[in-house]
Amino acid sequence: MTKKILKPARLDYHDHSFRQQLEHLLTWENVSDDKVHSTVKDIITTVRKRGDGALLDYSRRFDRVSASSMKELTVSQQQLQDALDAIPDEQRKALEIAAARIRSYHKRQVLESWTCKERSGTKLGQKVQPMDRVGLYVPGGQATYPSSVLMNAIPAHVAGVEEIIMMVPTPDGVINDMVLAAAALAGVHKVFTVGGAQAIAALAYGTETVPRVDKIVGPGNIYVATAKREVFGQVGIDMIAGPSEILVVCDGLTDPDWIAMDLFSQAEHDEDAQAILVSDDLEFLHEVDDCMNHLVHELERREIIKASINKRGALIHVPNMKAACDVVNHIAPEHLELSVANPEALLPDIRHAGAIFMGRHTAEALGDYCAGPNHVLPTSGTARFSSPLGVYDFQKRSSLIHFSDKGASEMGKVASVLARGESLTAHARSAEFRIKK
Ligand SMILES: NC(=O)c1ccc[n+]([C@@H]2O[C@H](COP(=O)([O-])OP(=O)(O)OC[C@H]3O[C@@H](n4cnc5c(N)ncnc54)[C@H](O)[C@@H]3O)[C@@H](O)[C@H]2O)c1
Ligand SMILES: N[C@H](CO)Cc1c[nH]c[nH+]1
Ligand SMILES: [Zn+2]
Repeated sequence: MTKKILKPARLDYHDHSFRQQLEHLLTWENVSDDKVHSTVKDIITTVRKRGDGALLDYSRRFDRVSASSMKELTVSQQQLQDALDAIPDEQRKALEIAAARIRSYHKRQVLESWTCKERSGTKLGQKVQPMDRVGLYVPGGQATYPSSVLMNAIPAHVAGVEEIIMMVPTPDGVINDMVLAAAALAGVHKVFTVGGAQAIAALAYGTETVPRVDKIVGPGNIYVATAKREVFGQVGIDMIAGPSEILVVCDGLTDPDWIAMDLFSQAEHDEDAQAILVSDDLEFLHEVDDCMNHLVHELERREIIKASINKRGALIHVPNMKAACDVVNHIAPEHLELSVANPEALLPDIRHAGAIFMGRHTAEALGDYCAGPNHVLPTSGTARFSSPLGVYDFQKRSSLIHFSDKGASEMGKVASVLARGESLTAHARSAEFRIKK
């Protein structure tokens, strides 16, 4: 009998304090406490003041990288290409297949400019353009993420962004070849091996070496997420993509080992990651609990899984699938697996989820790498108002307005009345000048 080291919370939909218990389980925001805020604020202020010098100091302190100049934290195009040539064929092929699928999915997202003409000859429209320069954050503290390079860079490339700058930490100075190879494949223009809040500050404000960008995208830990929130306004950001989450809804008929491993697939990312199973079959919840406690011993990252499951994991019993959907919508998870016989039937009731994985064979892990849709997704309930990272995040829109003399005369009268109603006389007179006598 192996030792039971995982103790996910047990919740019951009918319990009178169910909502309270659920809220307690979901409070990652509380982890983003005042201490993290003040650390991040300090880092941002210091990077603004001291530029490259601060990046070198923080890399030494947080990532144990002792570089004496930014040149050592800059990866050349040649190094990217060398890494692509150096990785084993099997890895290169897998990266190429994933990249092709991600590119083909994202090409469907491109927003096009449009114009329309009114009877007066007035033309209205929307001009869609790519951003000039964007910053991609690729996490690298506890794991390396070549897949995140593809997920961030390919949509930017498809949008037509002119300059794509990537920041990635290299703890202990260890550079992952697959990360660099992915950057080469995805067409990243500049790579700096800097991570954390200091990387976000450098992208937002620029340093002697790191150019200031227009928008920062990509996931990261609590320091990265807090820094992105802090610099928003100075630059655009995509969303707050924090610790990974998975919510599985299962009817009790999927192999419990599969479900246990699906939960682990996200729990292994981070001690703050969240894995939750919802089922209307109480016996099945017990079975998955047993499988988890059995399988966890086989995994290298069992300590991270243990922390994540014991702190934030849960097995939730619901009376039926309607209640399961209610729980899903309340949580608004990053990833939702509908491990049921007929996932299509549940879809109309699902309102909030970053990505929805349908059917027993659709492991969330496939979406992390090669299904095609983006794996940078809103976390912490922000799927209520945010969407997956996409080409649209790298495009911006300008309105086009071209009045004919007839149209200007007609609308001048309307504008004049509204402007005078606001007591803005210059507005009114500007419009009235165009009214035909
Ligand atoms: N939502 C998504 O799409 C997605 C995708 C991949 C990964 N993730 C998540 O991204 C996160 C990656 O986190 P990570 O830690 O592995 O890498 P990371 O790159 O986000 O963070 C590493 C950096 O954190 C900084 N840091 C660490 N401890 C610090 C401290 N005490 N004070 C100040 N700064 C400190 C360091 O500068 C370090 O470079 C995980 O939570 C993972 O679940 C999310
Ligand atoms: N599950 C992560 C997003 O939350 C993405 C990822 C990258 N590699 C493996 N998983
Ligand atoms: Zn993952």
